[in-house]
Amino acid sequence: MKFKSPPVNSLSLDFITEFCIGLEKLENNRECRGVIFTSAVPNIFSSGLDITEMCGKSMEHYAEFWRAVQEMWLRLYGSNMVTVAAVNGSSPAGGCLIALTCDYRIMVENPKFVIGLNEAQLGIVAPFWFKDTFVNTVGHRVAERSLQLGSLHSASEAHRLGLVDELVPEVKLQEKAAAVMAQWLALPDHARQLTKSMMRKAVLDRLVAHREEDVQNFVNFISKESIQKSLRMYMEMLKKKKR
Ligand SMILES: CCCCCCCCCCCC/C=C/CC(=O)SCCNC(=O)CCNC(=O)[C@H](O)C(C)(C)COP(=O)(O)OP(=O)(O)OC[C@H]1O[C@@H](n2cnc3c(N)ncnc32)[C@H](O)[C@@H]1OP(=O)(O)O
Repeated sequence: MKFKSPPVNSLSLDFITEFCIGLEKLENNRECRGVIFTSAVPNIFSSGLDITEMCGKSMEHYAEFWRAVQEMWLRLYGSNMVTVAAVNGSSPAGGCLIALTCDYRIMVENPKFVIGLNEAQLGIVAPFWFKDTFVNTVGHRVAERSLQLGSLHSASEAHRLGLVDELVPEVKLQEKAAAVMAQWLALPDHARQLTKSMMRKAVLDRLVAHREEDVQNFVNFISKESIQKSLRMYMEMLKKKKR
């Protein structure tokens, strides 16, 4: 699955809806046992949640958007397929979350590409299920420091921390992703799927059990004037950076 929503593959409501439909089709296709996620936009895997969906909109819109974000995560983290992220560009926040929900992450070894959960830098808080997914990948200590600082890690640092599993030159990315997929698909599906489910169940169940509460927390949090102000300033900063 190739993300192609220029300029930065931000995860808008439309993007997420299309993503979920695409994933469901693949999940229901018995001939499809694995998916490689990558980007068709140069230098960017995904810039994370579309900030304009969280800024200056109605409470109803925030709730609809957050339910879609939850749905994307539940489907991807709970997928029966083998999922490989071929990270060919920067991947902050929600973009990093997509990579973290996969079974394996390969990143291009470009010192300009960054990845991480940088929510704290925007004055927002990564929700518990972002945090849980991060902890399950890198362990508690690394996740705690990285989340509190809202760190965006270079590709080599991300590899050192275990946030990505492998680094490759750009030209080798697709070949490597295909080789990893072949290795994972060589096992019987049922054994791998039950093992994956066992490893992820507690974290998935936690969101399912608290889904509406999580929506309300998000809506209350994001609609606070102080948070709206932080997001507006952040968007301004992104625009100024270009001038
Ligand atoms: C007990 C308490 C409980 C509390 C519970 C609270 C629960 C609430 C939780 C709330 C959590 C919400 C979670 C959010 C997760 C996210 O994903 S937030 C998004 C974070 N993303 C970022 O920080 C990335 C920002 N973008 C960049 O850093 C850069 O754009 C880039 C590195 C990705 C690319 O750089 P470059 O190639 O130089 O492009 P730009 O010129 O910067 O951007 C082009 C264009 O795109 C716009 N843009 C970039 N990112 C986004 C985005 N994420 N959303 C919307 N728009 C984006 C950028 O403004 C430019 O627009 P213009 O061309 O200027 O119009």
